[in-house]
Amino acid sequence: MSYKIELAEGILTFTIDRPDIRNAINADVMEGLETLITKVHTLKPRFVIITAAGTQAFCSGGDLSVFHELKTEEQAYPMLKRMSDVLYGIKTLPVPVIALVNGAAVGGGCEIATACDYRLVREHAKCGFIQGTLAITSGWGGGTYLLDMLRHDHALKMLCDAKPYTADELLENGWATKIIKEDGDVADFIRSMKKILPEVHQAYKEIAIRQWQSTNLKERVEAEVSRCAKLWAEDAHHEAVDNFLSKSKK
Ligand SMILES: CC[C@@H](C(=O)O)C(=O)SCCNC(=O)CCNC(=O)[C@H](O)C(C)(C)COP(=O)(O)OP(=O)(O)OC[C@H]1O[C@@H](n2cnc3c(N)ncnc32)[C@H](O)[C@@H]1OP(=O)(O)O
Repeated sequence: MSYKIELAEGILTFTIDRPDIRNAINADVMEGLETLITKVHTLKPRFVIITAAGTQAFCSGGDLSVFHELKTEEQAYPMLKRMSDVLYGIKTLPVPVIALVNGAAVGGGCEIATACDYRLVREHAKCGFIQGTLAITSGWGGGTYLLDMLRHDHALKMLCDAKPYTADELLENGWATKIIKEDGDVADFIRSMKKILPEVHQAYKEIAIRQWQSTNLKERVEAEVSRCAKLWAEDAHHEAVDNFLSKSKK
């Protein structure tokens, strides 16, 4: 199994468990995240945490060793669309969702964390929308979420820099909610959130969801997915991925 789902003390935790490949997303993890969404609606936990195994990576994005088989726009689109639906499902969950960013979050990994309500970032973790280095944009909705979330110049810079940022830089540009220096910092954050009634937190989340619906967030994500699928089919993308995969074999 490439993931774990555990419920303890009202917190439903999803852990991506593929540390050897830096917790890259394959079809199994996608299915796991779909299961998580269903479980949140049935179990109604107080909080959801999304994290990953080990300390090296939160998530390195799509598993390029698998997704590199997708060559055309028509082949890439269903994978991008499925994962964008997963991230939209996570973003619009009725309870607070916390990304516990235990290590590097790049590409689609950064998109997953961006879809969450809060990002608790370990001080050594570097995170970035590095998709530009692969001649594509974000394709799971994360670019749209980032542009909604951060100050416009900060968001556009982060997308176009296409490089990992340090935890301090992420706090400064508004992406990180809090830098985690020790385990107790996570417990402190949860404790501070428990000071208000769950119903109050959920009511604020309802306000946010209504706002996203009224600004056609789903349609805007769909446009991001379609555009990325077109770029995916270009030679520049396939060459960049060949390059990444052949480097790692050396
Ligand atoms: C598909 C959707 C799209 C989106 O919409 O956003 C994407 O997500 S595009 C994918 C973007 N991801 C990448 O380009 C991968 C970038 N990876 C890295 O930059 C680094 O691996 C890391 C995450 C910063 C970690 O660095 P480090 O700790 O030094 O590990 P290695 O680089 O040595 O990796 C170990 C091992 O894992 C393999 N690996 C890493 N990421 C992926 C990946 N996304 N897909 C497939 N394989 C990956 C890497 O090749 C190494 O393999 P071996 O050499 O065989 O051990």
